[in-house]
Amino acid sequence: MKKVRFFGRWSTILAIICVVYAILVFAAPNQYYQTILTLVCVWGVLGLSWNILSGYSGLVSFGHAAYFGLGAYTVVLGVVNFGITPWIGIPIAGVVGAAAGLLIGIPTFKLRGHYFGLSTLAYPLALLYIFEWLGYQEVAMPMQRESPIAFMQFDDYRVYAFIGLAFLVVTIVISRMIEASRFGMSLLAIKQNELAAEAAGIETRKWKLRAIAISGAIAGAIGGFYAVILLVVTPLSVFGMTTSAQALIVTLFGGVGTFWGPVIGAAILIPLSNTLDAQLGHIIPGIQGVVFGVAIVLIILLAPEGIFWKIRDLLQPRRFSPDTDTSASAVVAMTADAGRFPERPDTVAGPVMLEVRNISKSFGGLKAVQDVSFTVPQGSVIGIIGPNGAGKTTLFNLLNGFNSPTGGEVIFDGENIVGLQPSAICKRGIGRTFQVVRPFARLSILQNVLVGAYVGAENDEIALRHAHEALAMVGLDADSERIAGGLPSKDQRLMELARALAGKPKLLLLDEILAGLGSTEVNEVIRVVRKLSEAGLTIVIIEHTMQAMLRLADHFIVLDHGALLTQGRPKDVMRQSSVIEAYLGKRWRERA
Ligand SMILES: Nc1ncnc2c1ncn2[C@@H]1O[C@H](COP(=O)(O)OP(=O)(O)OP(=O)(O)O)[C@@H](O)[C@H]1O
Repeated sequence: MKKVRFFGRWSTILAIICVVYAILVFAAPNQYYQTILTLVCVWGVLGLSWNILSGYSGLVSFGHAAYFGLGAYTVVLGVVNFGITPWIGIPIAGVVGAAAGLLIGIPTFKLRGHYFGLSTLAYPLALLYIFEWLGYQEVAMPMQRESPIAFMQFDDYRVYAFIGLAFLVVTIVISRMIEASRFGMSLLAIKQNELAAEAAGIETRKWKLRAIAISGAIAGAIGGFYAVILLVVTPLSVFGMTTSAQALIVTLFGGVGTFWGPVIGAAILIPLSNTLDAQLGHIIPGIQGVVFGVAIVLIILLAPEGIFWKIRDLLQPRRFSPDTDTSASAVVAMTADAGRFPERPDTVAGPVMLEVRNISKSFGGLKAVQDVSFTVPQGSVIGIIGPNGAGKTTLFNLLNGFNSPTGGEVIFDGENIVGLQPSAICKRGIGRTFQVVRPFARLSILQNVLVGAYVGAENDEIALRHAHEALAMVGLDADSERIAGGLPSKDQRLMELARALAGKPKLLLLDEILAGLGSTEVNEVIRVVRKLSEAGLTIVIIEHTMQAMLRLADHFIVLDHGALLTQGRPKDVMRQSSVIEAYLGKRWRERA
């Protein structure tokens, strides 16, 4: 089994970067260039902090200046008012940044997409005015002539450069630990499809709060260090829009979603903008802003994902292995199998696993599900049928917690699960797939399935084992490294099924898993589902294709206009005139 190696090529590259940086520091002719090297680390660290929240989870923050500025003021006011050395002030600034992250995250995570990003703009702006109003327009770091080292005041500017490097290395290691763990994988899943991540058992809110706390802590600490270099802190210099923009731009330029991105971005843009400012600043005031503006335009035009990804794609183009099921022999073999499925046995009568009691859901005046009750015995395959708009998917959404019912109860394993989060319901053993597949498109098949495995695994190694087992069950193990976004429909459906299976569910909800598949592919997926059922898994399935449903389910539940029309053995149900009428209209009932 392939294990994720923590130390590898990346640590060698990091060591090389440190050596090159040290050579540059010693080669730098004066304090000015040593300070530029220090600033590369400062903005690299702030970019990394932004990347931990926004790069991995996709929740774009325009407000990282809030944590940075709070950190800077914590350190400078600590020295001025309480004589606290920055050696202690900087860790305190980290704690302040983490607390600010949580305070901002708790209300702001209620918003999604652009609304989240826009709302983050408000925080540094508000803090800027608050600090001005408090009279902290210009707070200078007092000179400590007696104990300069205790107050981080060095004559040799190379010391600052190396402290900056230490910050950068620690932040890269933290980022790498996040990337290589379930934390990073959960954030990536949230970025690509938050609802699917939640349904796969990822506690999305918990991970987002952890990310913003860590991100805020790093931004606060590096803001504190910036105050030490800057010597004078003003609201505009730390809470200003350019601070947040600089963190964002170095990351976008270097590459989002990888810890190398902010390092590359800062290493290029910071020396460039500072040197141009020194050379041309008197002729073109604000040239630094121009550099960042041009950088963003160039990156949008030439490498929208950033330099890192562009170079990586040039060095190792993303490969897609050919479809496994399109060869003529495979098609012939599958066709030969068609129609060989025996009929399901009579209704399974095991102990009740799920009991739905009088459940209802209204959207405004529309009663999408009305007073529906049924039970799901352990080991059974229950088919939910009904015409378009009958309320089938809404019923699934009520079972897995996407929607909360307007009335009724859902008893799973003796517990009423109404009101629980989808991730909590998944944790209790209900897995699901979606009518419209929700892959994590940029992740590999294995990573997609791994995201679903965390919920039922104590550690990452067990999760990896569960993911491989699930892939083997659906027959995708050989393709596990393929990227999900380019897969044909059948493989996407099977991958989603594997993702649900990897969490070791007791009950599986399959929402139109055969939709959009050709007849040979339908047979293959049916075979997989039947194998799962024979292995003892309890399944509830929504499906429009009646032929497939007859092969799969041992009990039918028929919905019409949100209400339970009838239920029973498939053959009996299919003979009922009310069912024929609901499906095909009155004309057909008369003919039947
Ligand atoms: N979030 C929502 N807001 C408002 N109305 C909704 C919402 N979700 C579903 N509905 C409505 O509820 C009714 C039932 O929809 P649902 O998707 O559950 O039906 P379905 O049986 O799964 O249909 P199909 O077979 O076409 O997928 C439909 O009239 C639909 O328009």
